[in-house]
Amino acid sequence: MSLYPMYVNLTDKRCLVVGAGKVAERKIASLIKAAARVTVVSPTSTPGIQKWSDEGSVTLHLRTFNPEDVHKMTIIIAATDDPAVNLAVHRACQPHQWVNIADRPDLCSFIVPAMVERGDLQVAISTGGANPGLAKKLRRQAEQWIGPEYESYTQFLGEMRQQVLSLGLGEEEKRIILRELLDDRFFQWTRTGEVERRDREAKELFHRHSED
Ligand SMILES: C[C@@]1(CC(=O)O)C2=NC(=C\c3[nH]c(c(CCC(=O)O)c3CC(=O)O)Cc3[nH]c(c(CC(=O)O)c3CCC(=O)O)/C=C3\N/C(=C\2)[C@@H](CCC(=O)O)[C@]3(C)CC(=O)O)/[C@H]1CCC(=O)O
Ligand SMILES: NC(=O)c1ccc[n+]([C@@H]2O[C@H](COP(=O)([O-])OP(=O)(O)OC[C@H]3O[C@@H](n4cnc5c(N)ncnc54)[C@H](O)[C@@H]3O)[C@@H](O)[C@H]2O)c1
Repeated sequence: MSLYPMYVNLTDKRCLVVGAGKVAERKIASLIKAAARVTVVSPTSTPGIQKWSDEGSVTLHLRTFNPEDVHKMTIIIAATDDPAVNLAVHRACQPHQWVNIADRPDLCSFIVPAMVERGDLQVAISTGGANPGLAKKLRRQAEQWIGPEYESYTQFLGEMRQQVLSLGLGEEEKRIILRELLDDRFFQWTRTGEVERRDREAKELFHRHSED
């Protein structure tokens, strides 16, 4: 089956995570980063999840799952070590809810990819559940060639693009400038920290084309 890849805005969306072990901790970390409103239900918890609870980043209920816990939740993740409980979580959900059952890919209405994260640049890698270890391996390899400098490079290109769009240029000029900004020299100046040179060259590029 071919899955539809989608980046979703989870800001303030209610998300339930059932279980608070190793797998849950990984999923919760990305939900917090996405500014979701996270509730965790589990009789025991990792120290990391406990800390998030103490800081107010998640609401942690130290008890076993109850089917009513899924009410009003947009996203539900079941990551307990008890297959019967994970199945009960799936049964409690409505068809319109987005559900991830950690030990039952066949019951998931969404799965979580491996991610290379560089600020606004997010590269997702998925094997559709065929082999999550391969997704992780490729993520590690991709991190070698999509280095940390891509965070500021993406930010630079984002700001430049906004400027180009605000100049009121014709389609052809816009296209030429945007293509030129993607030339490798702007990446190299970012990588080597020559940002003044980079910004100056970008400004000159704008001038050249807006005067035409
Ligand atoms: C990518 C990543 C994202 C994340 O979790 O954040 C992720 N799994 C990761 C790691 C990982 N998972 C497992 C191992 C041990 C090696 C192995 O078994 O292969 C390792 C490696 C490790 O831990 O080192 C075991 C495992 N995983 C699933 C099952 C159930 C089953 O297959 O039946 C079992 C067997 C459990 C058992 O033993 O019973 C199921 C799923 N895991 C997925 C995602 C979804 C498919 C993603 C895809 O293929 O695209 C899916 C379907 C559902 C979901 O979880 O969304 C994350 C890497 C993050 C990173 O480091 O970059
Ligand atoms: N999808 C993935 O990426 C992936 C990867 C590895 C393992 N798994 C699966 O995920 C499961 C969880 O793995 P783990 O390493 O996090 O296990 P774990 O033992 O670290 O954590 C299990 C958690 O479930 C909680 N729990 C148990 N019964 C509960 C109940 N009735 N209600 C609520 N919480 C309950 C426990 O208190 C604990 O916090 C494994 O059994 C495995 O099948 C999935």
